[in-house]
Amino acid sequence: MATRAGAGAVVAGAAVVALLSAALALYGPPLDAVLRRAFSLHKPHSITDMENTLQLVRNIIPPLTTKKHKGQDGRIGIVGGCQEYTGAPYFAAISALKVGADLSHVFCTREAAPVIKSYSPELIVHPVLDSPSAVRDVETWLPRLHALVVGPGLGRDNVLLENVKGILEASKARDVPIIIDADGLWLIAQHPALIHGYRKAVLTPNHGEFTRLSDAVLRDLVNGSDHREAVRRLSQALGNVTVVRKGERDVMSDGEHVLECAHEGSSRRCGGQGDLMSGALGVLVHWALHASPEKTNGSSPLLLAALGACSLTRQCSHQAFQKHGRSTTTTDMIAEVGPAFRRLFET
Ligand SMILES: NC(=O)C1=CN([C@@H]2O[C@H](COP(=O)(O)OP(=O)(O)OC[C@H]3O[C@@H](n4cnc5c(N)ncnc54)[C@H](OP(=O)(O)O)[C@@H]3O)[C@@H](O)[C@H]2O)[C@@H](O)CC1
Ligand SMILES: Nc1ncnc2c1ncn2[C@@H]1O[C@H](COP(=O)(O)OP(=O)(O)OP(=O)(O)O)[C@@H](O)[C@H]1O
Ligand SMILES: [Mg+2]
Repeated sequence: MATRAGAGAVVAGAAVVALLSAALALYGPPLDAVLRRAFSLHKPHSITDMENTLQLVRNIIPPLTTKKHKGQDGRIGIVGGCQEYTGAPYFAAISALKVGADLSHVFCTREAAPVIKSYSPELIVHPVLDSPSAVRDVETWLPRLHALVVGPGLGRDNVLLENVKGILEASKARDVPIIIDADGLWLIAQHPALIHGYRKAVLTPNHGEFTRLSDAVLRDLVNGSDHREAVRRLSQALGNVTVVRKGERDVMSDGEHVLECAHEGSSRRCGGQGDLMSGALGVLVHWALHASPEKTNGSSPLLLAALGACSLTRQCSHQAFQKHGRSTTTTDMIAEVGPAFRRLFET
């Protein structure tokens, strides 16, 4: 997949998308065939491939209508937020809202709660994560949640991690989609069985987290430079949970298919960009799993959601960097979520 060259290419790309979308709808091959052709292992990619696949992502986005009630477009829960880290769960939760979720809940420790609340009146904050009744407290909300993002700003305190184990088990029992990031991945590296084979799970490791997971789960080493094969193998070893390895290129796999996202982002590597991505992914996973089969046409909804979240995060980074350069922070990227979403998916 090639990188966009600039604003001109974006406009040209949008025109290509419009034409392709009409062509795909009328005469195109099954969407899954498009996906396989564009992103099958070891094939060169083109801007057209990228645009074809983004078109699949567009298909899962629910229409904005006056016929829906509050909550239908997404009630997302974030599990994280402790004494050290309050920014990460905030970034994930506000990003979910900015992408289009209706309600965003944060389940954090007692002392983190007032801090996170003070960042934004839009978030619903539950100070329960260090309570002896944490699992029951979160479980009460699970029937009302469409996806759970576990890990941003969670920290590695053993009491919290024990509670998160219980929350993961309760979420699986209720078939709630789970995105696992940051310290949630630390927990999975210690206890891979917690997520093994759960087909509604997406793991979003950065470079270090990916290495830690691979060391914990894979018996024999994969050639370190072959990211696509490494991600596919890790997904398989975890029972085909979807794995998204973030980096210069984002590589994602369900153990069978492999997609790559090299959409133009920026050279700014400030903390929090992964948190934005995980919150966005929470919403897109919900939308993808609720899209009718004709919309996804047999393609993996979780891979489409992952590609959408990666492209969106990188587009936010690109736009924010154009305005702020070296001083770009994640807050600047969050301000770009709306315009970036429109540019990628609604033009
Ligand atoms: N504002 C907030 O509240 C934020 C809070 N956050 C929260 O912080 C918690 C810990 O998360 P974390 O990502 O800092 O993780 P951790 O596993 O300790 O890794 C640290 C070490 O790994 C390495 N390393 C990392 N990436 C690498 C790469 N691409 N390529 C190569 N190396 C890489 C790197 O090693 P070094 O450069 O030091 O050698 C680094 O020191 C978690 O809860 C998270 O959500 C963040 O979300 C940010 C915003
Ligand atoms: N070298 C890179 N070039 C371009 N984009 C990158 C690069 N590395 C990461 N990204 C993008 O930044 C986003 C966050 O990835 P990153 O590896 O920074 O996550 P993280 O370390 O978990 O972030 P956080 O600080 O939120 O924990 C991803 O969507 C990815 O596409
Ligand atoms: Mg992270």
